[in-house]
Amino acid sequence: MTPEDCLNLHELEALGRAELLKAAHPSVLDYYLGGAGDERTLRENRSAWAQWRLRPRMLADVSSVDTATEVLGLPLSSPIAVAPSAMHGLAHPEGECAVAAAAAAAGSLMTLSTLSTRTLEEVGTAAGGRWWFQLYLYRDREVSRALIQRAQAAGARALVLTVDAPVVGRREAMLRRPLVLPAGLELPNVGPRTTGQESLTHLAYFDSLMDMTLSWRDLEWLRGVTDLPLVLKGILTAEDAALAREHGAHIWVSNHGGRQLDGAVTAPEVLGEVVAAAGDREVYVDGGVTRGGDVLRALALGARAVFLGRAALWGLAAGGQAGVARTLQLLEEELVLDMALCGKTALSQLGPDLLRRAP
Ligand SMILES: Cc1cc2nc3c(=O)[nH]c(=O)nc-3n(C[C@H](O)[C@H](O)[C@H](O)COP(=O)(O)O)c2cc1C
Ligand SMILES: CCCCCCC(=O)C(=O)O
Repeated sequence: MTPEDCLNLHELEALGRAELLKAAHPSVLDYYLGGAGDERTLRENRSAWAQWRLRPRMLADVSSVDTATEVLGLPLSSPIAVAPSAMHGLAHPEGECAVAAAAAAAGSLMTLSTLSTRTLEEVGTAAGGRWWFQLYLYRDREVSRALIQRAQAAGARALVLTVDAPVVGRREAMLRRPLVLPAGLELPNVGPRTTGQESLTHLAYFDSLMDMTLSWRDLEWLRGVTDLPLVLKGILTAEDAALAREHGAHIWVSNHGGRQLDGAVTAPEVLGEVVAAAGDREVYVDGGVTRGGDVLRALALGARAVFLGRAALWGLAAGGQAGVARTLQLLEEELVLDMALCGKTALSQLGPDLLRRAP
């Protein structure tokens, strides 16, 4: 079976998981799949989009459906993009470069994790300007400053500060079977000490580098380092959305794929309140997206773009760049189909009137 044979993201996940089990230590699958605590949020993320039912309109001439949009001034062919996830080299030898190339070829964009296995410059080249850099802020600000400046020089279009991980969530699958990194896997943005197998057990070493004191005040420091647009990833309330707006940041609604605070609200529950509080700031979303209908619901709730976490990883494991390309293609095709069936021909026509909460 190849990615081309897969008819939907569930089949791509099955293929990606099978390939990963053949090629990598079983702890890698635990790492990719796992959530925090009892994994309630992880499970709820998958079903949460269905709480919104669709109110289709008829007789709308849907002979041509356009999914083009713009994020932070960058034109996208599709509102479906790639979220940051750590260590793509565990899934495929080309790692983040394969994901960046697939996203760029689709006219989309990828977000590169601080915990990448390829350098900022390599990814910048593969992405052709279609990428954002995700930052975990280090205690050692000079290390963070250098990374941000290198990302900007390599063509990153925005800085995404992850705000929901001042500490790593309690991921029990990883406590039972600690992540084993293959010899030679590099984490160029973390430093040479993390290339040994033990040093990343439970992500403890990385955790120890992170700045737990991170607060709204630090946004001023970031503003002094870069003039890139700033996106705060991990916002889940109207209160924090309002603060993000006051600080001039854009907003990424996310519960980190259920990997941080177990019991946290899901994106479809809170997207409406966040959008209302965001004013003129752009709002993005991730979590549990597996169907074009999920994307449609997110856009109707006011998100400007929808990001894929695990789905992109399964595509990568299933077939490298071709697997990620197939993931993006299938979801885009489903989005176009659902838009047509709802009587919509452009993203600007999607709004809350398309939705009704399921009883
Ligand atoms: C294996 C894995 C690694 C991740 N690494 C990062 C990361 O380095 N930085 C970050 O901000 N989010 C990270 N995330 C969270 C994703 O960006 C995203 O919020 C989440 O996966 C969305 O949920 P989904 O997997 O259901 O699509 C990671 C998620 C997974 C599954
Ligand atoms: C201090 C947070 C470390 C998390 C590393 C990568 C990540 O975000 C994940 O979900 O895994």
